Amino acid sequence: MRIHVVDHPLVAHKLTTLRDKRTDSPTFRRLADELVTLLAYEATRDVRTEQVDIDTPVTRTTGVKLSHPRPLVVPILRAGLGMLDGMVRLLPTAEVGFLGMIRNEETLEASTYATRMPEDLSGRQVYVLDPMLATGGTLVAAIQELIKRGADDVTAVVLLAAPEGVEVMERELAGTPVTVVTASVDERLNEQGYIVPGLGDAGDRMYGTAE
Ligand SMILES: O=P(O)(O)OC[C@H]1O[C@H](OP(=O)(O)OP(=O)(O)O)[C@H](O)[C@@H]1O
Ligand SMILES: O=c1cc[nH]c(=O)[nH]1
Ligand SMILES: [Mg+2]
Repeated sequence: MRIHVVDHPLVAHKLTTLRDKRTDSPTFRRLADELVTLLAYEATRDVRTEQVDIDTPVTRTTGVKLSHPRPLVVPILRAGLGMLDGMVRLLPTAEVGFLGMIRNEETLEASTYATRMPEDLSGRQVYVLDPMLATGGTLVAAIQELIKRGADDVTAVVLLAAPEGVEVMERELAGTPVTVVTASVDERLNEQGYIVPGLGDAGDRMYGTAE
């Protein structure tokens, strides 16, 4: 597994406002969307392309287009849904699959409540979207499912990661073709499994469900 922390002043700036507890849900959604677009630029650096010949108004030339089979983008519901638009804006021809997963607040174990993806992902590049990589339970289970279905290149785009979760992914996904692209690897996890300093509960902040 490879990890890539995107080091860019615009990313750091948007992330700081996202972390701020005074940021309201509409602003949180907008910033998450903008941040994904910046991370997606890095995450798609190795997206597969094929050569095409085209005619410009001046002459015939050679360029590239995204190759087939098309990349698959998989947001992990609920919070990952807030990252989908930003990603498909850069990859408009991508196919979209869905994984609904929830982490038990006490045991911190992830479970899957919805799956809508192609059965066969052989030869597909897959981009998984989830804002938070905390204990790693959710992403490890999601990526294992993608690899079981034949995905041969998986990139997870996350806004924030905890070092503990990165370690779990490195251990559980050793030897698999997985890359994690994130805006930050934070300090640690707290006793409740929240990322510190983090940004709180991403789903609640995105959808206004915090009290
Ligand atoms: O790395 P982990 O310890 O598994 O935690 C990360 C997961 O927790 C959050 O989801 P949550 O269960 O709150 O669901 P939600 O997106 O519906 O709010 C977050 O969006 C990740 O999916
Ligand atoms: O800090 C955290 C950890 C898991 N899920 C979140 O939404 N936030
Ligand atoms: Mg949540």
